[in-house]
Amino acid sequence: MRISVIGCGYLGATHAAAMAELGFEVLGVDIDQAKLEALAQGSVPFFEPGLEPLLKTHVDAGRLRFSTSLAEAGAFADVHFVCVNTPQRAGSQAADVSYVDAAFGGLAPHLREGAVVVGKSTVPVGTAARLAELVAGLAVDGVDVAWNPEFLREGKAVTDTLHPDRLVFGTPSARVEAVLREVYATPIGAGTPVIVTDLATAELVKVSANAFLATKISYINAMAEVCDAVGADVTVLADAIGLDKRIGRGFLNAGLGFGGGCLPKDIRAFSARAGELGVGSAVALLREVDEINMRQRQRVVDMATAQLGGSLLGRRVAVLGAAFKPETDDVRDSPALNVAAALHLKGAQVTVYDPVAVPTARRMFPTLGYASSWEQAATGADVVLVLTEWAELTTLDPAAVGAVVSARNLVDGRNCLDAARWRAGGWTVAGIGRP
Ligand SMILES: NC(=O)C1=CN([C@@H]2O[C@H](COP(=O)(O)OP(=O)(O)OC[C@H]3O[C@@H](n4cnc5c(N)ncnc54)[C@H](O)[C@@H]3O)[C@@H](O)[C@H]2O)C=CC1
Ligand SMILES: O=C(O)[C@H]1O[C@H](OP(=O)(O)OP(=O)(O)OC[C@H]2O[C@@H](n3ccc(=O)[nH]c3=O)[C@H](O)[C@@H]2O)[C@H](O)[C@@H](O)[C@@H]1O
Repeated sequence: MRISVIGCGYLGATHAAAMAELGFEVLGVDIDQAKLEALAQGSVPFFEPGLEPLLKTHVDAGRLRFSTSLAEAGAFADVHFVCVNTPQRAGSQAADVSYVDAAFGGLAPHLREGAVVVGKSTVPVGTAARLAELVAGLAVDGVDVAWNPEFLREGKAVTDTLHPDRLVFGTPSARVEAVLREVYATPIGAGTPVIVTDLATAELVKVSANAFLATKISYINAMAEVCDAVGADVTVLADAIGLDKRIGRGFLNAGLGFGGGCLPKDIRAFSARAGELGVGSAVALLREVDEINMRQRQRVVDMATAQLGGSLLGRRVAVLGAAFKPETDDVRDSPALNVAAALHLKGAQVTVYDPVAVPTARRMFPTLGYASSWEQAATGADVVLVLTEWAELTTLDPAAVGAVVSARNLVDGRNCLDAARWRAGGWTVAGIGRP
């Protein structure tokens, strides 16, 4: 069996390397020539721990190749995984599925008899059935569409792909189920729960999982606001409720909230799609989840402003952390960068440092100042904000930072620092939902 992976970004590049690791011959296809050139050299054009050695091994072995040609993919592979982007549509809450449509439409005329096209992108429910109709109209026989949503996390993409919590196969037939079971036979399939279902349920499993995770985060951030009102501690509260096995401690870290290329756009797309289906009110809570989430960014801006006595004009601000979470250089919808940009707009002189995400941040917000070390960013700062919980930042020494700043004001936007230790070092510390 030979496999193509169409769209070689965060998801597709990882999936292609993982499929090669499983022993398949793999062709990765993308429209971004520069990205493909890097991948073809065994070099990952973004930061993802553990991916580069895997990619390089299989590129060097000749098991994994890259191309811009969908015609080549059609001729080469029996199974095609579509991993293209589905961003928020400009001026709308809905998902832009035009890249998925272009990938399916471009591949369709080149498909071989019996090929299976497997969607992995996150799409509005109903997309797979629509694409299945397109494929059913092809001259070539026996082509099928399946949906196999992906649950990997950036920063843990390789482990999550090779050791997933579960596999979900949305399939139209026993034949397609058998093909997917063969793809994932070993070692991924060994012991991993497999849910076999219809196309629509598979699409919905993905968006409802992300919506649930987003809801957990906004729930704890709502509790943090209440904690702030009474001087209670949301981290203790999260530990205590998290010990209840029905609740669980995961995704209960209060702070700046969720960002990235997925949770924010996925809950908005889900709301928009539910509205189209006439069941918008069923997921009305997701609008509140989004609002609570976006409010965290403003709360952090307000905390920094308050620490500087109400005005940011001309004040020096160090923002430590730019990525939407640690272990990635992804700055899509990054809460940290949003806060940095808002402080800049209020007249502050903002300098951003991130262990890996400065280049991606600079591309998105070229007018902010950037530093190549925390020390450079913090030198002369009137307030320091820690907004992404990289290990390098959570282990900072209060005395070492204190030695370079002009004033010891700290905003811990991720509740990731030992506030007592910083206070003992003479710092004024503001956290989220912590006394
Ligand atoms: N990034 C993640 O952690 C995860 C992403 N997803 C979903 O996977 C999909 C992809 O996400 P990312 O990899 O983050 O996006 P990305 O933007 O990093 O990668 C998408 C790639 O598709 C390429 N592309 C676009 N149109 C194409 C076409 N017609 N033919 C060939 N290539 C094309 C782009 O050039 C880009 O390299 C989205 O639907 C996302 O919601 C799902 C699970 C995890
Ligand atoms: O569909 C996707 O693309 C992926 O989206 C998320 O993965 P990811 O975006 O990589 O990152 P997460 O680890 O989920 O974190 C998302 C955001 O929530 C924030 N977060 C997370 C946990 C928490 O307790 N509190 C919190 O604010 C993080 O800082 C980050 O900004 C899901 O966890 C994956 O299962 C899913 O496959």
